[in-house]
Amino acid sequence: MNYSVIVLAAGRGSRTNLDYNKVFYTFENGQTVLNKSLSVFLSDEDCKQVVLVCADYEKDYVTENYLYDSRIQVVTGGQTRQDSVYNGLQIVDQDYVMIHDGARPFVEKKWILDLKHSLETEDACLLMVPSVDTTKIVVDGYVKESLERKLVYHAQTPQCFKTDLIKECHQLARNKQVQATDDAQLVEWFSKARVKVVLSSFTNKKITLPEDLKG
Ligand SMILES: Nc1ccn([C@@H]2O[C@H](COP(=O)(O)OP(=O)(O)OP(=O)(O)O)[C@@H](O)[C@H]2O)c(=O)n1
Ligand SMILES: C[C@](O)(CO)[C@H](O)COP(=O)(O)O
Repeated sequence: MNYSVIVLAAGRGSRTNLDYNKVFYTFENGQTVLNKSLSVFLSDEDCKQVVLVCADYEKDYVTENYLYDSRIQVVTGGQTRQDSVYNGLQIVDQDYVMIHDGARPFVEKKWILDLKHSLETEDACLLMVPSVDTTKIVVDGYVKESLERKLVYHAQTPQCFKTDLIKECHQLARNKQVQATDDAQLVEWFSKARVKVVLSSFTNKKITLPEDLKG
């Protein structure tokens, strides 16, 4: 199953408290977070296009350091994650697209295979992991209600879609000026397509806080 991947690197990484974008943080083996996030896709011959979305002020740096595979194309991101995905989608040239946080470097090949397998029968799928904690809705500092734990899952990336479907959902979100915190949510809001869950693990964490960089 051929696909394009959009790898998002246009955030600021402010919550990691580094004085630079966390996707350029270098692990002990010399690879950056972004190198590692890209590598699983670059090692897959079904991945025909890599749309690397970066901030305008980092575009020269990214062009100099990350165009090490002919499939990689650089696109300027936007104000929000959703804007960055929208910009990336404009040049996607395959019928299926995976959308991945550049800040999620621990994604594994086995999950990419599972996602591709799902796309053979589904229009949308994403990696998720069941909650191990009890989660509650909190309003103004007080618990409103508890959620039934076995129904609660954590959304990760990659999130994968038929390209036409996710482009249409992103366009509708832009027209209506609404923001979601992931791409699958836009399919929930603007389409009747079902979003298939592909199980992963908490090891596929997003680098968000300083402690996430400790290994
Ligand atoms: N305008 C934005 C905002 C985020 N992202 C990307 O979306 C992913 C997930 O976002 P998040 O973890 O929130 O990254 P940052 O926005 O960089 O972090 P922070 O909110 O701490 O500043 C990251 O790979 C980030 O680079 C992006 O491409 N464009
Ligand atoms: C898309 C995502 O990684 C799924 O967990 C997450 O929602 C991104 O959120 P952030 O606020 O941009 O970190």
